[in-house]
Amino acid sequence: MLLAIDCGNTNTVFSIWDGTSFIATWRTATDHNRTADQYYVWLSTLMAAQKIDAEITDVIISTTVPRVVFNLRVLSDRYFNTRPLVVGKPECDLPVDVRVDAGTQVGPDRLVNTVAGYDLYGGDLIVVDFGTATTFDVVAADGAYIGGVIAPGVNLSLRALHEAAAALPHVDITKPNKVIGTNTVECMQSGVFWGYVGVIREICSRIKTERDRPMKIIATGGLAPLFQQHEELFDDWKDELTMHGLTVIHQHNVTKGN
Ligand SMILES: Nc1ncnc2c1ncn2[C@@H]1O[C@H](COP(=O)(O)OP(=O)(O)O)[C@@H](O)[C@H]1O
Ligand SMILES: CC(C)(COP(=O)(O)O)[C@@H](O)C(=O)NCCC(=O)O
Ligand SMILES: [K+]
Repeated sequence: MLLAIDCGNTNTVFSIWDGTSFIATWRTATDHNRTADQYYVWLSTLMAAQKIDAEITDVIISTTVPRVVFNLRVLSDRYFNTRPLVVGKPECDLPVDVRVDAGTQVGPDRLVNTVAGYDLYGGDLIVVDFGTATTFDVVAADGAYIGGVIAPGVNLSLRALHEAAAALPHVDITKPNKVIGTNTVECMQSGVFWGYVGVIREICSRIKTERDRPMKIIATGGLAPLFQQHEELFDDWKDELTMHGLTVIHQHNVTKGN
């Protein structure tokens, strides 16, 4: 079975893929100091608790935090006796082209989302991923990643307000019922929520104008449903989009004999 690891700047998600479906998914806070042994104790405890008797034969990793790769590689070598595929490394082939400025390092999560989006929806897509940062990945008609947009993440924006202004508390994002807040918390939530609705609309509309063609907007990440319930901002929303992309890239490399 395949162990797919999607490491973001905030959380690291582990999923086990049996070839047809994900039989388990676990999430831990990203910490580049965590050793291979620590990962394994955590993973094997959860597997035992849920009575998951999976023999991991393959590992694929996508990470936006380069420093975690070493320990995840050791995890794979030591405990699963397999060399992991690491998205973005030369030995990991992608089924799509990447058309960006020479020397640019695209976040592996964005490449994985591109592959997943193209596999599920075809080309001419905008993939919006609500992570630590909010990324907009533009996918061409042939599936190529051709660039995009990076905006500050929703929670990052709220945290920035709290950290920079003495009188602003830490608040969680929610959908305010009205725009005009009548207390500090409502005012902050309104600024970030409605501001973000504007960010999503404006960026997607400008991308479509720049590309001069109809495009589907696909969203992923835990906060996508919060924005979707406001009104139709996205054509579809898929929770496990990045994980799906990892299985597609893994299969592509198996087929190529990598
Ligand atoms: N369902 C959710 N509701 C509220 N906040 C969420 C939800 N899912 C994720 N978040 C928050 O969104 C931010 C980004 O999380 P995540 O998608 O794990 O980021 P990354 O992929 O960059 O690690 C974090 O602050 C996380 O706590
Ligand atoms: C933009 C990101 C920080 C998003 O990461 P995340 O929020 O998923 O942790 C990541 O994709 C990244 O570090 N990208 C490198 C620059 C680029 O993609 O152009
Ligand atoms: K992400």
